[in-house]
Amino acid sequence: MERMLTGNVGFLGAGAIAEALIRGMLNAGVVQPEQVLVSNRSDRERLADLNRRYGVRTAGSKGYVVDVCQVVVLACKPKDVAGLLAEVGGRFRPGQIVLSLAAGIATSFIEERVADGVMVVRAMPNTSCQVGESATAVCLGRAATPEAMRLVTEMLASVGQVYTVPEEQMDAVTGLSGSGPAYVYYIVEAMIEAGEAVGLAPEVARALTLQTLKGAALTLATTGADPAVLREQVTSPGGTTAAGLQVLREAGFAQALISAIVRATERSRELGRMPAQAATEVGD
Ligand SMILES: NC(=O)C1=CN([C@@H]2O[C@H](COP(=O)(O)OP(=O)(O)OC[C@H]3O[C@@H](n4cnc5c(N)ncnc54)[C@H](O)[C@@H]3O)[C@@H](O)[C@H]2O)C=CC1
Ligand SMILES: O=C(O)[C@@H]1CCC=N1
Repeated sequence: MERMLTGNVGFLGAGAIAEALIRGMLNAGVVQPEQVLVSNRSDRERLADLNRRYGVRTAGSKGYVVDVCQVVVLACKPKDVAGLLAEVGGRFRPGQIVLSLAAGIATSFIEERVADGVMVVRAMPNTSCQVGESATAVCLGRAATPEAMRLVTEMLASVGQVYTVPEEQMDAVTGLSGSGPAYVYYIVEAMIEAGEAVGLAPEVARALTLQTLKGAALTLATTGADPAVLREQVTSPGGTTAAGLQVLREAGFAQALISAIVRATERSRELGRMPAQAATEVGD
């Protein structure tokens, strides 16, 4: 199919998720380095570093990024979106696409700060963009056309799987899959620590944990089997797994994970309800 993303893609915000997305899109070949323009609040060294490592262009002026890009990605923290749009929102033109990654920030919040006809698309990827395996959800703002959706999907599908959801579900997506890699890494950290505690060398504990994670994820994906069924296959009656799982049940592990995702979802809602107040709560 003919490529739709022929113009420049600009980033307002050059942090973790901007880098993951840039890296993934470049690896996939959906954009060329010279099509990517990156800006941030003030950290010039960070921009120089991205230029060195990926060959992308950098800009000191955010207004310039808005002026020359077909798609502008909002990749700053939710609390910074209002200030950023107060600065450059007036420079967006009808037909341009704003792709917002900011947790909790509604498309209407952005639409109120740019000209009518600017097409806002909200997405929640995760950092697995960098290896082409993001779980990404998107929803469209009111001016966004099917054409805009196709273009954004071309970008996001190059870095993982894309699912369209109603906007009211974006906070839940954020709590589950936006934050999700962190929960998995947290479990991996604990498994490696445990491996060492039971006598393995650190590098062996790490290698076995990673391969276990990869094998389990691939088994889930390729068999399509219910995770509970796969868990039962591991659990020999009276065996080691049953003993381990019993400890997890007694510790309330599943409930803790559920509570974490519920709380992260709520936090996404909070960030969207009060971007200004969130600034004083979170700090920088
Ligand atoms: N890190 C993640 O896994 C994910 C993050 N997100 C969202 O992406 C956004 C960025 O998150 P991270 O990359 O983790 O944050 P980060 O703290 O690593 O990066 C934030 C970037 O925004 C820049 N920035 C702040 N104010 C600015 C302004 N006024 N103008 C231009 N740039 C400005 C900072 O200089 C920095 O480069 C957040 O809204 C977050 O909700 C979405 C999905 C996943
Ligand atoms: O922690 C955060 O707020 C962002 C949104 C999803 C992942 N990271």
